[in-house]
Amino acid sequence: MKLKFTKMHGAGNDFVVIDAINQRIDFSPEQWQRLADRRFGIGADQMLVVEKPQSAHVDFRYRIYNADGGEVEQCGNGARAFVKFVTDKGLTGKRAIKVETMSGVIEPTLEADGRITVDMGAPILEAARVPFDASGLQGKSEGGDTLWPLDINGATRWISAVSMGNPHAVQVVDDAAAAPVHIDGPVIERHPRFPKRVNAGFMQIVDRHQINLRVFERGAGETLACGTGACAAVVAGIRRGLLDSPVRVNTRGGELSIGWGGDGASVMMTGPAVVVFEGEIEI
Ligand SMILES: N[C@@H](CCC[C@H](N)C(=O)O)C(=O)O
Repeated sequence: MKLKFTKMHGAGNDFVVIDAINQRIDFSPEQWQRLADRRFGIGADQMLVVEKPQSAHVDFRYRIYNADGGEVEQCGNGARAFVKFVTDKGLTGKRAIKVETMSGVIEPTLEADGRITVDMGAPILEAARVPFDASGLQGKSEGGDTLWPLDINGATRWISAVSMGNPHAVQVVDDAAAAPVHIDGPVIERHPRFPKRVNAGFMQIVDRHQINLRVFERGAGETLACGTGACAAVVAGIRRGLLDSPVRVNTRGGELSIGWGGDGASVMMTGPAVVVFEGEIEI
């Protein structure tokens, strides 16, 4: 079949966005991998699928596939691309929409300056629900957070376990640019204490309102930005007493702004969404 798609990015985290309201989509993990392949396909960190909602009170259903072909619960940068896509394609006339994901409803809003703000919902901080297996581990308290020791390549790394619908392990590093993202990232991603694998964040505190962040993403490797990773890092930094809201998150692909009012509050993420090109591919 010939598949129509739009190539987009949010701060350099790139996506193939597919309208599955007007096209029939039923791909195997191998077909998703092929679309994501940067040599044999289009190339993307994630594929985003726009579907009709399954319940009455929302506007769309948003499905997310990592470059490795696995379907996942949430994608923050993708949520902004999703809004731009449904708006540009005339699939909605609303500026604020409700979108159902595998991990609940998120509420993105198109701002007057073209940026998009997404209410990402409240973070999940209970280890078992991240999910993170903390059994038998001795955590240490820092501010209002509990840090967990992980043995990574022979060193102990202290991480915060946070879910933004999808799982994140966030650690503080002195210098994000020099952090061993490609050496430790794959080991953290598949650490046995994270039964669903995990996205590994390396956060450098610049000041109380600014961080530099790199994320080795589950199922995609290091990306130029990770929206949920930015939310999880800011939540961890605020809980540890290192940051105050709002926080500017500098990623290798651009900048995001993250606001969080503390436990129980929604995380608000603002950033760009850009169309790169439109195309058609035989799949
Ligand atoms: N790039 C994303 C996150 C995509 C999913 C992630 N790799 C996972 O497996 O949970 C973002 O912007 O949040």
